[in-house]
Amino acid sequence: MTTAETTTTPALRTIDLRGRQLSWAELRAAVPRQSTSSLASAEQAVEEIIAAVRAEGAAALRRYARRFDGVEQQRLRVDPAEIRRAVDALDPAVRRGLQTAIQRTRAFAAAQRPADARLEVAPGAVLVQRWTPIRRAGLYVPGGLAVYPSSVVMNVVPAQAAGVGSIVLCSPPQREFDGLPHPTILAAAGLLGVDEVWAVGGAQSLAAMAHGVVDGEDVLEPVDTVTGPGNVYVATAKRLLRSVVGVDAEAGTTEIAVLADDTANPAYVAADLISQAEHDPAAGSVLITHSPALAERVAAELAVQVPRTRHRERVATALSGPQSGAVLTDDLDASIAVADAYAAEHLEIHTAAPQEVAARVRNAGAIFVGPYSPVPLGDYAAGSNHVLPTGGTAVHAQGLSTTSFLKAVQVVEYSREALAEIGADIVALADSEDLPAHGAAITIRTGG
Ligand SMILES: NC(=O)c1ccc[n+]([C@@H]2O[C@H](COP(=O)([O-])OP(=O)(O)OC[C@H]3O[C@@H](n4cnc5c(N)ncnc54)[C@H](O)[C@@H]3O)[C@@H](O)[C@H]2O)c1
Ligand SMILES: N[C@H](CO)Cc1c[nH]c[nH+]1
Ligand SMILES: [Zn+2]
Repeated sequence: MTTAETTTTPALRTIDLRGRQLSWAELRAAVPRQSTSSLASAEQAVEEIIAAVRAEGAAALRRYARRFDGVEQQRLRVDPAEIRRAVDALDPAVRRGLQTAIQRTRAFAAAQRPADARLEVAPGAVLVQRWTPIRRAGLYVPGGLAVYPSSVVMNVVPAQAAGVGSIVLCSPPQREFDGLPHPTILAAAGLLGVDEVWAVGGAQSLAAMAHGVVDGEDVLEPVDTVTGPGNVYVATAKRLLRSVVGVDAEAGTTEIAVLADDTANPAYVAADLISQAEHDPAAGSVLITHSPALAERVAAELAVQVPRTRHRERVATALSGPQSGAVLTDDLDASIAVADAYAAEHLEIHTAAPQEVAARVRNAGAIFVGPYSPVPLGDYAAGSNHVLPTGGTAVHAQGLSTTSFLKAVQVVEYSREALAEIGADIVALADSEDLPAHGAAITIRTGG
Protein backbone atom coordinates (compact mmCIF):
# COMPACT_ATOMS: atom_id res chain seq x y z
CA MET A 1 0.00 0.00 0.00
CA THR A 2 1.37 3.44 -0.88
CA THR A 3 1.50 6.37 1.51
CA ALA A 4 -1.20 8.17 -0.47
CA GLU A 5 -3.53 5.19 -0.11
CA THR A 6 -2.86 5.00 3.60
CA THR A 7 -3.68 8.65 4.20
CA THR A 8 -6.88 8.64 2.16
CA THR A 9 -8.34 5.30 3.19
CA PRO A 10 -11.15 6.37 5.50
CA ALA A 11 -11.91 4.49 8.67
CA LEU A 12 -15.21 5.43 10.28
CA ARG A 13 -14.79 3.97 13.75
CA THR A 14 -17.75 1.93 15.00
CA ILE A 15 -19.60 2.97 18.14
CA ASP A 16 -21.66 -0.10 18.99
CA LEU A 17 -24.59 0.83 21.21
CA ARG A 18 -26.53 -2.38 20.55
CA GLY A 19 -27.94 -4.02 23.68
CA ARG A 20 -27.11 -1.02 25.85
CA GLN A 21 -29.77 0.92 27.72
CA LEU A 22 -28.23 4.35 28.06
CA SER A 23 -29.63 7.36 29.89
CA TRP A 24 -29.84 10.71 28.08
CA ALA A 25 -26.59 11.87 29.70
CA GLU A 26 -24.84 8.62 28.78
CA LEU A 27 -26.05 8.89 25.19
CA ARG A 28 -24.82 12.50 24.97
CA ALA A 29 -21.42 11.28 26.19
CA ALA A 30 -21.33 8.27 23.83
CA VAL A 31 -21.85 10.09 20.52
CA PRO A 32 -18.81 11.28 18.51
CA ARG A 33 -17.50 14.74 19.40
CA GLN A 34 -14.52 17.02 18.87
CA SER A 35 -11.71 16.35 21.37
CA THR A 36 -12.05 18.60 24.41
CA SER A 37 -8.33 19.41 24.38
CA SER A 38 -8.52 20.97 20.90
CA LEU A 39 -11.50 23.07 22.00
CA ALA A 40 -9.64 24.18 25.15
CA SER A 41 -6.53 25.25 23.26
CA ALA A 42 -8.68 27.25 20.80
CA GLU A 43 -10.31 28.97 23.76
CA GLN A 44 -6.97 30.05 25.16
CA ALA A 45 -5.84 31.41 21.79
CA VAL A 46 -9.09 33.31 21.28
CA GLU A 47 -9.02 34.88 24.74
CA GLU A 48 -5.63 36.37 23.86
CA ILE A 49 -6.87 37.59 20.47
CA ILE A 50 -9.91 39.34 21.94
CA ALA A 51 -7.79 41.03 24.62
CA ALA A 52 -5.27 42.22 22.00
CA VAL A 53 -7.96 43.67 19.73
CA ARG A 54 -9.46 45.55 22.68
CA ALA A 55 -6.10 46.90 23.75
CA GLU A 56 -4.47 47.65 20.38
CA GLY A 57 -7.33 47.89 17.87
CA ALA A 58 -6.30 47.99 14.19
CA ALA A 59 -2.65 47.23 14.97
CA ALA A 60 -3.68 43.85 16.38
CA LEU A 61 -5.86 43.16 13.31
CA ARG A 62 -2.89 43.78 11.02
CA ARG A 63 -0.64 41.58 13.13
CA TYR A 64 -3.10 38.66 13.01
CA ALA A 65 -3.60 39.09 9.27
CA ARG A 66 0.18 38.77 8.89
CA ARG A 67 0.32 35.73 11.17
CA PHE A 68 -2.75 33.77 10.08
CA ASP A 69 -3.49 34.96 6.56
CA GLY A 70 0.04 35.77 5.38
CA VAL A 71 -1.02 39.25 4.34
CA GLU A 72 0.53 42.68 4.90
CA GLN A 73 -2.45 45.01 4.89
CA GLN A 74 -2.78 48.66 3.97
CA ARG A 75 -6.43 49.62 4.36
CA LEU A 76 -8.60 47.19 6.37
CA ARG A 77 -11.91 48.47 5.05
CA VAL A 78 -12.62 47.44 1.48
CA ASP A 79 -13.08 50.37 -0.89
CA PRO A 80 -16.68 50.20 -2.25
CA ALA A 81 -15.17 50.56 -5.75
CA GLU A 82 -13.59 47.11 -5.28
CA ILE A 83 -17.04 45.68 -4.54
CA ARG A 84 -18.45 47.20 -7.73
CA ARG A 85 -15.47 45.88 -9.69
CA ALA A 86 -16.06 42.37 -8.30
CA VAL A 87 -19.74 42.48 -9.33
CA ASP A 88 -18.78 43.53 -12.84
CA ALA A 89 -16.20 40.75 -13.15
CA LEU A 90 -18.45 37.98 -11.77
CA ASP A 91 -18.60 34.76 -13.77
CA PRO A 92 -22.11 34.55 -15.33
CA ALA A 93 -22.80 31.01 -14.07
CA VAL A 94 -21.81 31.95 -10.53
CA ARG A 95 -23.93 35.12 -10.78
CA ARG A 96 -26.92 33.00 -11.81
CA GLY A 97 -26.27 30.60 -8.93
CA LEU A 98 -26.05 33.44 -6.43
CA GLN A 99 -29.23 35.00 -7.79
CA THR A 100 -31.10 31.70 -7.46
CA ALA A 101 -29.82 31.30 -3.91
CA ILE A 102 -30.76 34.89 -3.04
CA GLN A 103 -34.23 34.53 -4.51
CA ARG A 104 -35.10 31.28 -2.68
CA THR A 105 -33.49 32.29 0.60
CA ARG A 106 -35.23 35.66 0.47
CA ALA A 107 -38.63 34.07 -0.17
CA PHE A 108 -38.26 31.77 2.84
CA ALA A 109 -36.79 34.56 5.00
CA ALA A 110 -39.84 36.72 4.27
CA ALA A 111 -42.12 33.84 5.25
CA GLN A 112 -40.30 33.58 8.59
CA ARG A 113 -41.21 37.09 9.74
CA PRO A 114 -43.36 36.67 12.85
CA ALA A 115 -46.52 38.71 13.34
CA ASP A 116 -46.87 41.07 16.30
CA ALA A 117 -49.16 39.71 19.04
CA ARG A 118 -51.90 41.83 20.69
CA LEU A 119 -54.13 40.71 23.53
CA GLU A 120 -56.64 42.54 25.70
CA VAL A 121 -56.10 40.27 28.68
CA ALA A 122 -58.96 41.95 30.60
CA PRO A 123 -61.13 45.00 29.76
CA GLY A 124 -58.74 47.96 29.32
CA ALA A 125 -55.62 45.81 29.86
CA VAL A 126 -53.74 45.74 26.57
CA LEU A 127 -50.55 43.78 25.84
CA VAL A 128 -48.60 43.93 22.61
CA GLN A 129 -45.51 41.99 21.56
CA ARG A 130 -43.85 44.08 18.87
CA TRP A 131 -40.95 42.75 16.79
CA THR A 132 -38.24 45.26 15.99
CA PRO A 133 -35.11 44.80 13.89
CA ILE A 134 -31.70 44.93 15.51
CA ARG A 135 -30.03 48.32 14.81
CA ARG A 136 -26.67 47.12 13.43
CA ALA A 137 -25.44 43.62 12.63
CA GLY A 138 -21.94 42.27 12.05
CA LEU A 139 -21.82 39.33 9.65
CA TYR A 140 -18.92 36.90 9.40
CA VAL A 141 -18.11 35.16 6.12
CA PRO A 142 -15.42 32.48 6.34
CA GLY A 143 -12.44 32.29 4.04
CA GLY A 144 -9.67 29.98 5.17
CA LEU A 145 -9.49 26.45 3.78
CA ALA A 146 -12.40 27.38 1.52
CA VAL A 147 -14.12 30.68 0.73
CA TYR A 148 -17.85 31.10 1.27
CA PRO A 149 -19.77 33.51 -0.97
CA SER A 150 -22.82 31.40 -0.11
CA SER A 151 -22.43 32.56 3.51
CA VAL A 152 -22.81 36.16 2.33
CA VAL A 153 -26.27 35.22 1.06
CA MET A 154 -27.13 33.23 4.20
CA ASN A 155 -26.17 36.11 6.53
CA VAL A 156 -27.31 39.15 4.58
CA VAL A 157 -30.68 37.95 3.28
CA PRO A 158 -32.33 37.28 6.68
CA ALA A 159 -30.80 40.48 8.11
CA GLN A 160 -32.37 42.46 5.30
CA ALA A 161 -35.66 40.57 5.60
CA ALA A 162 -35.77 41.58 9.27
CA GLY A 163 -35.18 45.23 8.34
CA VAL A 164 -31.70 45.67 9.87
CA GLY A 165 -30.63 49.16 8.83
CA SER A 166 -26.86 48.87 9.19
CA ILE A 167 -24.79 45.90 8.12
CA VAL A 168 -21.04 45.31 8.23
CA LEU A 169 -19.45 42.20 6.78
CA CYS A 170 -16.03 40.79 7.71
CA SER A 171 -14.10 38.13 5.82
CA PRO A 172 -10.42 37.11 5.88
CA PRO A 173 -7.95 38.91 3.62
CA GLN A 174 -6.67 36.67 0.82
CA ARG A 175 -3.01 36.74 -0.13
CA GLU A 176 -3.67 36.05 -3.81
CA PHE A 177 -6.10 38.98 -3.99
CA ASP A 178 -3.86 41.71 -2.53
CA GLY A 179 -5.26 41.31 0.95
CA LEU A 180 -8.89 41.75 -0.12
CA PRO A 181 -11.55 39.16 0.68
CA HIS A 182 -12.18 36.72 -2.15
CA PRO A 183 -13.71 38.56 -5.17
CA THR A 184 -16.78 36.29 -5.26
CA ILE A 185 -17.45 37.22 -1.63
CA LEU A 186 -17.21 40.90 -2.58
CA ALA A 187 -19.45 40.31 -5.58
CA ALA A 188 -22.09 38.56 -3.46
CA ALA A 189 -22.02 41.50 -1.04
CA GLY A 190 -22.38 43.87 -4.00
CA LEU A 191 -25.32 41.96 -5.46
CA LEU A 192 -27.05 42.33 -2.09
CA GLY A 193 -26.25 46.04 -1.75
CA VAL A 194 -23.81 45.69 1.16
CA ASP A 195 -21.06 48.30 0.95
CA GLU A 196 -19.35 48.07 4.35
CA VAL A 197 -16.91 45.18 4.09
CA TRP A 198 -13.73 44.77 6.13
CA ALA A 199 -10.89 42.44 5.18
CA VAL A 200 -10.54 40.99 8.64
CA GLY A 201 -10.93 37.33 9.53
CA GLY A 202 -11.21 34.90 12.39
CA ALA A 203 -11.74 35.64 16.08
CA GLN A 204 -10.16 39.08 15.68
CA SER A 205 -12.93 40.18 13.32
CA LEU A 206 -15.62 39.17 15.81
CA ALA A 207 -13.83 41.14 18.54
CA ALA A 208 -13.52 44.13 16.19
CA MET A 209 -17.21 44.08 15.32
CA ALA A 210 -18.23 43.66 18.97
CA HIS A 211 -16.00 46.41 20.39
CA GLY A 212 -15.52 48.64 17.34
CA VAL A 213 -12.23 49.70 15.76
CA VAL A 214 -10.79 52.91 14.37
CA ASP A 215 -8.33 52.58 11.48
CA GLY A 216 -7.22 56.03 10.35
CA GLU A 217 -10.25 57.61 8.71
CA ASP A 218 -12.19 54.36 8.71
CA VAL A 219 -14.34 53.55 11.70
CA LEU A 220 -15.89 50.15 12.32
CA GLU A 221 -18.75 51.11 14.62
CA PRO A 222 -19.63 48.45 17.20
CA VAL A 223 -22.54 46.19 16.27
CA ASP A 224 -25.42 44.94 18.42
CA THR A 225 -25.25 41.36 17.17
CA VAL A 226 -22.80 39.17 15.28
CA THR A 227 -23.78 36.21 13.16
CA GLY A 228 -22.23 33.74 10.77
CA PRO A 229 -20.31 30.53 10.44
CA GLY A 230 -16.64 29.78 10.87
CA ASN A 231 -13.99 27.47 12.19
CA VAL A 232 -13.30 26.63 15.82
CA TYR A 233 -11.67 30.05 16.44
CA VAL A 234 -14.67 31.91 15.07
CA ALA A 235 -17.16 29.80 17.02
CA THR A 236 -15.13 30.19 20.22
CA ALA A 237 -14.97 33.96 19.77
CA LYS A 238 -18.74 34.11 19.46
CA ARG A 239 -19.08 32.13 22.70
CA LEU A 240 -16.60 34.37 24.56
CA LEU A 241 -18.15 37.61 23.25
CA ARG A 242 -21.67 36.67 24.27
CA SER A 243 -21.63 39.08 27.23
CA VAL A 244 -20.65 42.01 24.95
CA VAL A 245 -22.76 41.46 21.86
CA GLY A 246 -25.66 39.33 20.64
CA VAL A 247 -24.68 36.14 18.84
CA ASP A 248 -26.77 33.79 16.74
CA ALA A 249 -25.57 30.26 17.48
CA GLU A 250 -22.21 28.59 17.63
CA ALA A 251 -22.12 27.85 13.93
CA GLY A 252 -18.72 26.19 14.09
CA THR A 253 -16.99 23.33 12.33
CA THR A 254 -19.41 21.51 10.06
CA GLU A 255 -21.14 18.25 11.00
CA ILE A 256 -23.46 15.84 9.29
CA ALA A 257 -25.34 12.90 10.73
CA VAL A 258 -27.10 10.45 8.44
CA LEU A 259 -29.86 8.37 10.00
CA ALA A 260 -30.32 5.42 7.67
CA ASP A 261 -31.85 1.98 7.46
CA ASP A 262 -31.27 -0.79 4.94
CA THR A 263 -33.43 0.97 2.33
CA ALA A 264 -30.76 3.69 2.02
CA ASN A 265 -28.56 4.05 -1.04
CA PRO A 266 -25.02 3.61 0.39
CA ALA A 267 -23.45 5.59 -2.46
CA TYR A 268 -25.62 8.61 -1.62
CA VAL A 269 -24.90 8.27 2.10
CA ALA A 270 -21.15 8.06 1.52
CA ALA A 271 -21.20 11.03 -0.87
CA ASP A 272 -23.05 13.13 1.68
CA LEU A 273 -20.71 12.18 4.54
CA ILE A 274 -17.75 13.13 2.32
CA SER A 275 -19.40 16.39 1.20
CA GLN A 276 -19.34 17.83 4.69
CA ALA A 277 -16.01 16.29 5.68
CA GLU A 278 -14.36 18.33 2.91
CA HIS A 279 -14.96 21.55 4.89
CA ASP A 280 -12.37 20.95 7.56
CA PRO A 281 -10.15 18.16 8.97
CA ALA A 282 -12.11 18.73 12.18
CA ALA A 283 -15.52 18.25 10.47
CA GLY A 284 -17.77 15.51 11.87
CA SER A 285 -19.46 12.86 9.71
CA VAL A 286 -21.65 10.41 11.58
CA LEU A 287 -23.71 7.48 10.35
CA ILE A 288 -26.49 6.28 12.66
CA THR A 289 -28.08 2.99 11.72
CA HIS A 290 -29.63 -0.18 13.06
CA SER A 291 -28.51 -1.98 9.90
CA PRO A 292 -24.97 -3.40 10.19
CA ALA A 293 -25.25 -4.41 6.53
CA LEU A 294 -25.86 -0.79 5.52
CA ALA A 295 -22.90 0.33 7.66
CA GLU A 296 -20.70 -2.14 5.78
CA ARG A 297 -21.99 -0.99 2.40
CA VAL A 298 -21.34 2.66 3.33
CA ALA A 299 -17.80 1.76 4.47
CA ALA A 300 -17.19 0.09 1.11
CA GLU A 301 -18.49 3.16 -0.72
CA LEU A 302 -16.27 5.46 1.33
CA ALA A 303 -13.30 3.33 0.39
CA VAL A 304 -14.16 3.91 -3.28
CA GLN A 305 -15.24 7.56 -3.15
CA VAL A 306 -12.77 9.14 -0.71
CA PRO A 307 -9.61 8.48 -2.76
CA ARG A 308 -11.34 10.07 -5.76
CA THR A 309 -12.39 13.28 -4.08
CA ARG A 310 -10.33 16.45 -4.50
CA HIS A 311 -9.77 17.16 -0.80
CA ARG A 312 -9.21 13.47 0.06
CA GLU A 313 -6.59 14.03 2.73
CA ARG A 314 -8.73 16.55 4.61
CA VAL A 315 -11.74 14.24 4.21
CA ALA A 316 -9.86 11.18 5.43
CA THR A 317 -8.62 13.11 8.47
CA ALA A 318 -12.15 14.25 9.27
CA LEU A 319 -13.66 10.79 8.83
CA SER A 320 -11.09 9.13 11.08
CA GLY A 321 -11.22 11.74 13.87
CA PRO A 322 -13.00 11.34 17.21
CA GLN A 323 -15.78 13.60 15.91
CA SER A 324 -16.83 11.04 13.27
CA GLY A 325 -18.07 7.48 13.39
CA ALA A 326 -20.72 4.87 12.60
CA VAL A 327 -23.13 4.39 15.48
CA LEU A 328 -24.86 0.99 15.51
CA THR A 329 -28.19 0.78 17.31
CA ASP A 330 -30.83 -1.90 18.03
CA ASP A 331 -33.70 -0.38 16.07
CA LEU A 332 -35.16 2.75 14.48
CA ASP A 333 -36.37 4.14 17.83
CA ALA A 334 -32.85 3.84 19.21
CA SER A 335 -31.42 5.53 16.10
CA ILE A 336 -33.79 8.47 16.60
CA ALA A 337 -32.71 8.71 20.26
CA VAL A 338 -29.05 8.80 19.16
CA ALA A 339 -29.82 11.48 16.56
CA ASP A 340 -31.53 13.57 19.25
CA ALA A 341 -28.59 13.17 21.61
CA TYR A 342 -26.04 13.98 18.90
CA ALA A 343 -28.13 17.04 17.86
CA ALA A 344 -26.45 17.37 14.48
CA GLU A 345 -25.95 20.58 12.61
CA HIS A 346 -27.34 18.69 9.59
CA LEU A 347 -29.38 15.51 9.91
CA GLU A 348 -30.22 13.51 6.79
CA ILE A 349 -32.93 10.85 6.96
CA HIS A 350 -32.58 7.93 4.57
CA THR A 351 -35.18 5.44 5.80
CA ALA A 352 -38.47 4.00 4.70
CA ALA A 353 -41.10 6.69 5.50
CA PRO A 354 -38.50 9.42 6.12
CA GLN A 355 -41.12 12.13 6.77
CA GLU A 356 -42.44 10.16 9.74
CA VAL A 357 -38.94 9.77 11.13
CA ALA A 358 -38.19 13.47 10.59
CA ALA A 359 -41.34 14.43 12.48
CA ARG A 360 -40.08 12.47 15.50
CA VAL A 361 -36.69 14.20 15.67
CA ARG A 362 -36.41 17.01 18.23
CA ASN A 363 -32.78 18.13 17.92
CA ALA A 364 -31.03 19.17 14.69
CA GLY A 365 -29.97 22.43 13.07
CA ALA A 366 -31.72 21.37 9.88
CA ILE A 367 -33.29 18.10 8.75
CA PHE A 368 -32.93 16.84 5.18
CA VAL A 369 -35.66 14.38 4.33
CA GLY A 370 -35.30 11.52 1.86
CA PRO A 371 -32.80 10.59 -0.80
CA TYR A 372 -33.20 13.75 -2.90
CA SER A 373 -32.54 16.35 -0.21
CA PRO A 374 -28.78 16.16 0.36
CA VAL A 375 -27.07 18.73 2.60
CA PRO A 376 -25.28 20.55 -0.28
CA LEU A 377 -28.73 21.51 -1.59
CA GLY A 378 -29.25 23.44 1.67
CA ASP A 379 -25.67 24.68 1.66
CA TYR A 380 -26.34 26.68 -1.47
CA ALA A 381 -29.84 27.13 -2.74
CA ALA A 382 -32.66 25.13 -1.14
CA GLY A 383 -33.94 28.37 0.39
CA SER A 384 -33.20 27.25 3.96
CA ASN A 385 -30.26 28.79 5.84
CA HIS A 386 -26.88 27.06 6.08
CA VAL A 387 -25.69 28.90 9.21
CA LEU A 388 -26.55 26.23 11.76
CA PRO A 389 -25.69 25.24 15.34
CA THR A 390 -22.87 22.75 15.88
CA GLY A 391 -21.24 20.77 18.68
CA GLY A 392 -24.51 19.43 20.09
CA THR A 393 -25.87 22.95 20.70
CA ALA A 394 -28.91 22.16 18.53
CA VAL A 395 -30.54 20.89 21.73
CA HIS A 396 -31.20 24.56 22.54
CA ALA A 397 -30.07 26.66 19.55
CA GLN A 398 -31.34 27.14 16.02
CA GLY A 399 -30.12 28.09 12.61
CA LEU A 400 -29.91 31.64 11.35
CA SER A 401 -33.25 33.07 10.27
CA THR A 402 -35.10 36.34 10.05
CA THR A 403 -35.92 36.13 13.76
CA SER A 404 -32.19 36.09 14.59
CA PHE A 405 -32.18 39.76 13.56
CA LEU A 406 -35.39 40.70 15.36
CA LYS A 407 -36.16 41.19 18.99
CA ALA A 408 -39.52 41.37 20.66
CA VAL A 409 -40.52 44.29 22.86
CA GLN A 410 -43.53 43.76 25.10
CA VAL A 411 -45.71 46.85 25.43
CA VAL A 412 -48.08 47.19 28.39
CA GLU A 413 -50.98 49.66 28.61
CA TYR A 414 -53.65 49.45 31.34
CA SER A 415 -56.48 51.90 31.93
CA ARG A 416 -57.13 53.23 35.48
CA GLU A 417 -60.05 50.82 35.83
CA ALA A 418 -58.01 47.86 34.62
CA LEU A 419 -55.23 48.70 37.11
CA ALA A 420 -57.74 49.09 39.96
CA GLU A 421 -59.29 45.74 39.10
CA ILE A 422 -55.98 43.90 39.62
CA GLY A 423 -54.44 46.24 42.23
CA ALA A 424 -55.07 44.09 45.34
CA ASP A 425 -53.40 41.07 43.72
CA ILE A 426 -50.27 43.07 42.96
CA VAL A 427 -50.13 44.55 46.46
CA ALA A 428 -50.43 41.05 47.96
CA LEU A 429 -47.62 39.72 45.77
CA ALA A 430 -45.41 42.77 46.51
CA ASP A 431 -45.97 42.31 50.27
CA SER A 432 -45.11 38.59 49.94
CA GLU A 433 -41.71 39.64 48.52
CA ASP A 434 -41.26 42.34 51.20
CA LEU A 435 -41.20 45.01 48.49
CA PRO A 436 -43.99 47.29 49.76
CA ALA A 437 -42.90 50.27 47.64
CA HIS A 438 -44.02 48.23 44.64
CA GLY A 439 -47.50 47.98 46.14
CA ALA A 440 -47.44 51.68 46.99
CA ALA A 441 -46.82 52.56 43.31
CA ILE A 442 -50.18 50.86 42.63
CA THR A 443 -52.22 52.24 45.51
CA ILE A 444 -51.02 55.82 44.93
CA ARG A 445 -52.99 55.57 41.66
CA THR A 446 -55.96 53.47 42.69
CA GLY A 447 -56.38 54.37 46.38
CA GLY A 448 -57.15 51.48 48.76
N1 LIG B 1 -21.93 25.69 11.16
C1 LIG B 1 -22.10 26.39 10.07
O1 LIG B 1 -23.15 26.97 9.87
C2 LIG B 1 -21.01 26.49 9.03
C3 LIG B 1 -21.27 26.98 7.75
C4 LIG B 1 -20.22 27.09 6.83
C5 LIG B 1 -18.94 26.75 7.21
N2 LIG B 1 -18.72 26.28 8.48
C6 LIG B 1 -17.38 25.99 8.95
O2 LIG B 1 -16.66 27.19 8.82
C7 LIG B 1 -15.28 26.86 8.82
C8 LIG B 1 -14.57 27.66 7.80
O3 LIG B 1 -13.23 27.55 8.17
P1 LIG B 1 -12.08 28.21 7.37
O4 LIG B 1 -10.84 27.91 8.14
O5 LIG B 1 -12.20 27.80 5.97
O6 LIG B 1 -12.38 29.79 7.42
P2 LIG B 1 -12.58 30.79 8.66
O7 LIG B 1 -12.77 32.12 8.04
O8 LIG B 1 -13.60 30.30 9.60
O9 LIG B 1 -11.19 30.75 9.41
C9 LIG B 1 -10.05 31.33 8.87
C10 LIG B 1 -9.47 32.23 9.93
O10 LIG B 1 -9.15 31.46 11.10
C11 LIG B 1 -8.16 32.14 11.82
N3 LIG B 1 -7.13 31.20 12.26
C12 LIG B 1 -6.49 30.26 11.51
N4 LIG B 1 -5.58 29.62 12.29
C13 LIG B 1 -5.64 30.16 13.53
C14 LIG B 1 -4.95 29.91 14.75
N5 LIG B 1 -4.03 28.97 14.85
N6 LIG B 1 -5.28 30.64 15.84
C15 LIG B 1 -6.25 31.60 15.77
N7 LIG B 1 -6.93 31.88 14.62
C16 LIG B 1 -6.62 31.17 13.52
C17 LIG B 1 -7.54 33.17 10.91
O11 LIG B 1 -7.92 34.44 11.35
C18 LIG B 1 -8.17 32.89 9.55
O12 LIG B 1 -8.41 34.06 8.82
C19 LIG B 1 -15.18 25.35 8.59
O13 LIG B 1 -14.86 24.74 9.82
C20 LIG B 1 -16.59 24.98 8.17
O14 LIG B 1 -16.88 23.68 8.52
C21 LIG B 1 -19.72 26.16 9.38
N1 LIG C 1 -22.09 22.93 4.95
C1 LIG C 1 -21.83 24.28 5.43
C2 LIG C 1 -22.54 24.46 6.75
O1 LIG C 1 -21.96 23.71 7.73
C3 LIG C 1 -22.29 25.35 4.49
C4 LIG C 1 -21.60 25.41 3.17
C5 LIG C 1 -21.31 26.51 2.44
N2 LIG C 1 -20.72 26.11 1.32
C6 LIG C 1 -20.67 24.80 1.30
N3 LIG C 1 -21.20 24.37 2.45
ZN1 LIG D 1 -21.14 22.39 3.12
